[in-house]
Amino acid sequence: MLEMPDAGQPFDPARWRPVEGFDFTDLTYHRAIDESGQDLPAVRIAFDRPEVRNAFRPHTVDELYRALDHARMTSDVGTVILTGNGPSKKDGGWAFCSGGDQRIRGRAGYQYEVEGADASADLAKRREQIDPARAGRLHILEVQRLIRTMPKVVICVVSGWAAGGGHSLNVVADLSIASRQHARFMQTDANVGSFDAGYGSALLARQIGDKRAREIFFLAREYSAADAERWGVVNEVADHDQIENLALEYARIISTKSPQAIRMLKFAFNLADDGLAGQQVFAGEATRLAYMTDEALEGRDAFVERRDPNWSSFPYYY
Ligand SMILES: CC(C)(COP(=O)(O)OP(=O)(O)OC[C@H]1O[C@@H](n2cnc3c(N)ncnc32)[C@H](O)[C@@H]1OP(=O)(O)O)[C@@H](O)C(=O)NCCC(=O)NCCSC(=O)CCC(=O)c1ccccc1C(=O)O
Repeated sequence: MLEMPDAGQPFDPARWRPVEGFDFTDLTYHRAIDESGQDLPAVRIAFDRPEVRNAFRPHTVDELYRALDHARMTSDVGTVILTGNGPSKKDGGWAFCSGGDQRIRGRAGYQYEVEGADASADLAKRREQIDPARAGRLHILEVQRLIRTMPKVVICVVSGWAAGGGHSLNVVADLSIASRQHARFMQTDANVGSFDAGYGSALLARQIGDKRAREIFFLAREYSAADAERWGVVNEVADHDQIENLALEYARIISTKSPQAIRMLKFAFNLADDGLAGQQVFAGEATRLAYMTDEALEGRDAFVERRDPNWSSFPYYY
C-alpha cells in the first residue's frame, strides 16, 4: 500500500522504518528515524484497509491492540501516532477509520471470519465465511481503554474520514491533527443501530460541550476539519501532505519534556472522568514514584532485615 511520497502523500518512508517481528495484514507499524537512521521516540500505527475506508474487523482490532501494547511497553517510545493509510485504489478516497466493518457485524458484535476467507467476496459470501466457533466481539472498547491508560501521548492523525468507531478513536486520543483537504467527520453510530455510550459520547461532550456532542450523535451530519478545529474535536488542521510532519513535530516537542511529568499529566487529565479506575491508574504511578524514595526503601529494608523501621530522617512534609 505504501509507495513513494507524492505531493498528496503524508507518509514519508524516509522518516520511518518498519517495526520488526509483526506480520500485520490490516495495519502498518513503523518507528520514526532521523536522517542517520537512528530511532526517534515515536511510532506510527496506521489502519491499512483503505478500500473500505479503513473499517476495522475483529482481526484489525486484534492487531491494533498488539501494536499499541508493544508501543506501550517500548520504554524509549513516548508518542504513538495513530492514522490511516490511503488513498483507496478503488476511488482515491482517504480515511482515518470508518468504524466497525458492517459487512461482518452479527447479533453479538463483529465476527471473525474463517481462516483463508476471501476478503474481496460479496456481502452474502462474506457472511457465509463467518467462523461460528468464535463469538462476536466489541473489543474496540479494549483498544479505547488501552489508548486512554497507556503512559504515552497518543496523537490521532485524521487523514480522511473519521466515522463511527473511527470518530470515537479520535475522541479518545490525547491530541489530534486533521487534514485540511481530506479529513471529514461523522458520528454514524445511530444510523446503523450502534451507540458508543462510553468515551465516544461522554468524553466528546466533555471536550466540546454537551449540546454540540448531542448534535453530532443525534443528527449524524458530516462536518469538516475546519468545524472540528473550531469545536475542539482536533487540535490543529494542516495541509494533507504535512499532517504526519506536524505529528512528528509534536512528538519531537514532547520528547523534550520529562517522561514522568507527561505520564502524570496524562493520568491527571483522565482521573476525574475515569472515576476509581482513573484514580487507580494515577495511584499506580504515584506508588511507583514513592517506591523510588529512601523512605520507601527504609520500609522495605526494615522488613527484610527483621527490624523496626527508622523513620526519623523523613519529615512530615507540609
Ligand atoms: C465513511 C463514509 C461516510 C464514507 O463515505 P464515502 O466516501 O461516500 O465512501 P463509501 O462509498 O460509502 O465507502 C467506500 C467503500 O468502503 C465501504 N465501507 C465504508 N465504511 C465501511 C464500514 N464501516 N464497514 C464496511 N464497509 C465500509 C463501503 O461499503 C464502500 O465499499 P464498496 O464495495 O466500494 O461499495 C461511509 O462509507 C460510511 O458511512 N461508512 C459507514 C460508517 C459506519 O456506520 N460505521 C460503523 C459505525 S458503528 C461502529 O463503528 C461501532 C464500533 C464499535 O465497535 C463500538 C461498539 C460499541 C461501543 C462503541 C463502539 C465504537 O464506536 O467504538
